[in-house]
Amino acid sequence: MSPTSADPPAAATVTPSDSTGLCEAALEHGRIDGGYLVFDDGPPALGRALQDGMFLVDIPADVAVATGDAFAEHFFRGPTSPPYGEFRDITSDSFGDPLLGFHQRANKSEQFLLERRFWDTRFPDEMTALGEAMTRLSSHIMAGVLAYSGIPYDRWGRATGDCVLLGGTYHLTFNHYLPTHLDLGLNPHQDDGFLTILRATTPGLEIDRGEGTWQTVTPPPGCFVVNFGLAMEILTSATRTPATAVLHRVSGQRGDRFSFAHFASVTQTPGADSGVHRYLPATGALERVCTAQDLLHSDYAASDVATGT
Ligand SMILES: O=C(O)CCC(=O)C(=O)O
Ligand SMILES: [Fe+2]
Repeated sequence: MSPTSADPPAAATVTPSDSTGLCEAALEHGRIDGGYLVFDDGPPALGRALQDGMFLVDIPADVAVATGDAFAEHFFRGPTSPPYGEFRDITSDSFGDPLLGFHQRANKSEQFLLERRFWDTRFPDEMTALGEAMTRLSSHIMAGVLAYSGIPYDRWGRATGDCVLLGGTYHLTFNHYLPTHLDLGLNPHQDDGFLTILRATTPGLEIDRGEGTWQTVTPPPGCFVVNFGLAMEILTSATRTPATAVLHRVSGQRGDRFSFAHFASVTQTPGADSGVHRYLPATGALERVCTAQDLLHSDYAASDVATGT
């Protein structure tokens, strides 16, 4: 999970705040067919997607995306706005985790974040179903990446803290960006997990294409944006097709903007962090690099939810 804005890493060059005039990123476009991640342009398109750190994927029929859109447009409105407005009053206090629940970020955005272990009890059924369908989608995408990266099937569980096997840690996050005079709605950051599946129908998402060049990402309505996080970058870093944990941000908004995302990470329930590993193709070994918590609190992915900055 990497729900929030981090301070820009020192090495990153940020273009002027007014992002009009940026080019639209040309991204690969895949879909799930019979449980497999496929690309019209053939398997090398996945190699390019890994390098880009981001690609588009068709929204599968079992993902009720309209339910997520409705939640994203209502969770912040308060209890007088059923059926989802009451989620504004559900804060981190009731979870024992400062990141979860409703948060406001310095008058520029509002967020609701919920980990999978609470979906059953806190979400209405249709929202739990949405989360589970997105978890299955994340598993299909991750399986495609692991196979393409040459990681043997018998290593998949350990390599991903069971994430590819539906046994990782998953979060759903919902964002409401307010109209603001501020430069950025969400500061440049890398997500910390393996991959993020993002629904964003309003323009505003931008990615770093290297050397200080930012490009806009405006997915067609039938597509999710998938981006790779630090755990995937580390896992694949010694393979022939390393993934990029792409730096991304959201521009300052003139009107309301809504988005939602599903984060897939290694198991990191309290007291059980299965660790982040690097696959070493020469020996077939998995080298333990750090914990998932280390990534969450790294300079690049650090969350500012708790401080509201
Ligand atoms: O709202 C968006 O388009 C991006 C959100 C994001 O990057 C995140 O929640 O990590
Ligand atoms: Fe992100």
